[in-house]
Amino acid sequence: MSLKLGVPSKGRLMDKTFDWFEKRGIHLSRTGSDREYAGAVEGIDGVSLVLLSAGEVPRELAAGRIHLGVTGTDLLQERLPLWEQQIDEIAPLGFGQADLILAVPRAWVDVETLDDLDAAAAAFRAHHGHRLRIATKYHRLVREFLRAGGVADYMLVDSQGATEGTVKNETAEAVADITSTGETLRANHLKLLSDGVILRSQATLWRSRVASFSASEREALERFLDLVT
Ligand SMILES: Nc1ncnc2c1ncn2[C@@H]1O[C@H](COP(=O)(O)OP(=O)(O)OP(=O)(O)O)[C@@H](O)[C@H]1O
Ligand SMILES: O=P(O)(O)OC[C@H]1O[C@H](OP(=O)(O)OP(=O)(O)O)[C@H](O)[C@@H]1O
Repeated sequence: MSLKLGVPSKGRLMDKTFDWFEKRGIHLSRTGSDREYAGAVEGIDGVSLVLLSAGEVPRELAAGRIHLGVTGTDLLQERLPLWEQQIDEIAPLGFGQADLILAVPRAWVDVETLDDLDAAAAAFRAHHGHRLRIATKYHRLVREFLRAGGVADYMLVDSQGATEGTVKNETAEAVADITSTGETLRANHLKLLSDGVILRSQATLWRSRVASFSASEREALERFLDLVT
């Protein structure tokens, strides 16, 4: 069997991951038709490519179905509560940098910090009869962050995309999402709280601590680590 390397199957994360490995002598490519999720590895023996969603890489690493994988720190920490027990970080890749942040409407001039948000949330509940809604797909990380920050009077609403639009659509009062340039926040009249950075993320190469390695896979891993670290 070969060492299995899981890489995002599309978009900027796939392209930049392919470039990163190319610079280290490992040529990754998609094979077959545009729509077929098949891949090839050249420049190193005994390694095979598994193309999958960035969001599924953590689960596959934790299940030991792939030995190595590339995905963002945000997705890994959100999906795997005790990730350090299951996964080792091999190398940050220097792209896919984005911050998971908490943002509120720019018009909320009295809300600049988590303490302000806590006060606003209590007032919001008293006034509206339901808790302030925060839209996000990062439920676990946001809950942990708000617990540590002493904010209690809120509820999370799930948003799997276009999260910044939920405030305008009146399905949430605040959002917790990834930002890179800040353009999307600005365009949607939202502002970051001054102490509202939940996590700084970037694309990272990870190794499963759970996967079993045959003798030939272990040799392939050594060759792989020589090239990439
Ligand atoms: N604007 C951005 N700039 C840089 N990195 C970003 C940006 N938006 C998202 N990312 C990062 O890209 C990675 C993939 O995010 P994305 O939301 O596309 O994943 P996904 O939706 O789970 O993947 P898929 O669409 O394949 O299911 C995450 O680690 C995220 O932090
Ligand atoms: O700060 P910016 O540079 O504007 O980038 C932030 C946006 O990028 C990501 O969205 P993506 O384009 O991946 O779409 P999605 O929200 O539908 O996942 C993220 O969810 C933000 O919406």
